[in-house]
Amino acid sequence: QAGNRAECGQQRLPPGPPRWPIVGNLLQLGRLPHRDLARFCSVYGPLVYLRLGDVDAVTTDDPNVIREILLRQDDAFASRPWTVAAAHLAYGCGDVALAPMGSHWKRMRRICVEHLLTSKRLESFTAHRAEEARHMVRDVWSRTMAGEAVDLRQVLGAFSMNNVTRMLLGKQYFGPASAGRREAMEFMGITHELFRLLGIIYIGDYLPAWRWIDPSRCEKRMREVEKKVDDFHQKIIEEHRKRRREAGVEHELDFVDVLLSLPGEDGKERLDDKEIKALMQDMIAAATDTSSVTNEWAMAELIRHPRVLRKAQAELDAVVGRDRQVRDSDLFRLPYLRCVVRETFRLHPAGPFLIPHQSLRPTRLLGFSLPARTRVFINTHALGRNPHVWGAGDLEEFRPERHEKGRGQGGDQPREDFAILPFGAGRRRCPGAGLGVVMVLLALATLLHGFEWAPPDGLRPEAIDVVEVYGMTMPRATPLRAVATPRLAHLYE
Ligand code: HEM
Repeated sequence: QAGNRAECGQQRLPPGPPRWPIVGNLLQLGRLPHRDLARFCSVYGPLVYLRLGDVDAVTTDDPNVIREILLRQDDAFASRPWTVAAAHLAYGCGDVALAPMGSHWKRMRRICVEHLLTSKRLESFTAHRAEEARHMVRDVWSRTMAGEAVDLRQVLGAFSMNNVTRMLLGKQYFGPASAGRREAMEFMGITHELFRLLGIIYIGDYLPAWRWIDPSRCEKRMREVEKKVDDFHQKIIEEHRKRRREAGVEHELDFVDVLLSLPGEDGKERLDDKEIKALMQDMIAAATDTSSVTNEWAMAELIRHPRVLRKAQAELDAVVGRDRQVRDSDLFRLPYLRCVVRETFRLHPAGPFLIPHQSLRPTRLLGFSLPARTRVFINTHALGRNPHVWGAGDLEEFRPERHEKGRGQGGDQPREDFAILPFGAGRRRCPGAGLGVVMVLLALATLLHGFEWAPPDGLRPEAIDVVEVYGMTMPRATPLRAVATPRLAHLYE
């Protein structure tokens, strides 16, 4: 790194907070680092330099700077940093999401885009999604009949997990044809732990000497999760191989079947098991938590704002009617619900930062010089609260109307895509955005169409809190509970 910095000579780094010897700015990051970095941007400007132990880093919450990084200089900033968590939990950075820029990443990403996430393949799972929506309605209804408040984290988690595992693994983990409740809970638990470990700011990444001491036993935990996850994936691969031997390819093909049939690199007949497991891991991790976290936030905001809830329900009644359930094909005719989702992405992006990017070479940005391997934290949580973009007046207010064309502009910049970045941009943009949006809209539309929603325990709507916890994804600090009352009981039996 010292060599890098010399290459930049005495040229200017972007401004940033004063730093300590050795640790740099590490000790200035608390339990909610996205809020600390947002504070630095409001003090030092749109591009802030930080020294995190041995690592050069910048952060931004400004659409123009983000456009420069993700579009104009995409070729320079499209790599990912090596981290201890990625090495243990993403098959040595051998997946898509955490792989450095290079031929391996290109090949793995192409497999996802060309074989797994094509619109034809997503369409072929429409019937499964409809079945999962019906199953979710019955689940909520039975809890309501039992007089219980509904734990929406559980309900939405099961919906996402089932949709994703049916597409990927050909298994439904919750509900009637479930692969076993114990296995399901274990699987959910591992996925949450994986995300927690991938998200933490681990001191060993910034001060490598600390890695060998591992004071909080973090790396030990990563190794344990690595083993559990690997056993889980290997078992799934073996089950698929057995099924292919016994049934040929007669049955419906899930993602793992597709991966097992693809040729490998350099003339190899098939992909390696390690490559298949890295891809399975990415798809499961990237698709489940992101959509269920988004949905839980959306439901929390809707219950806090009964006016918005009623308006979204009126739109559903007008478009879908009250004699059938919502279908995939309705989702594109619900402009207000789409504004609700956009507003949720603004205030509660699935992750507080995009997955960290890293520069491949020394670069110039806004007239400043950045060394090679500078880590880039794009703060989407702060972008959605940037007063220069959204106006200072009602930033924290959940108001979907601000996304309606020609309304509620506020702020001193015209509204454009870089004002909300739920899926990133440029060559590292989320390849699952289409599927993600469908899963989010379908779950929300189904819950709002089917039930009235109110806070539990006689709370007032505004008493529902919006406190987040930090991680690679950013869920509510406490699971959301709510009281559901059937609106369309004649459809549930
Ligand atoms: C609401 C749902 C989702 C949200 C909010 C979301 C968001 C994101 C974000 C912010 C990134 C990082 C972009 C960057 O670093 O610039 C990302 C990357 C990624 N997402 Fe998603 N995602 C969602 C659903 C999905 C789904 C359903 C899949 C696949 C089944 C998926 C697969 C991926 C992969 C593989 C990457 C890594 C791309 C790369 O590094 O080249 N995501 N996603």
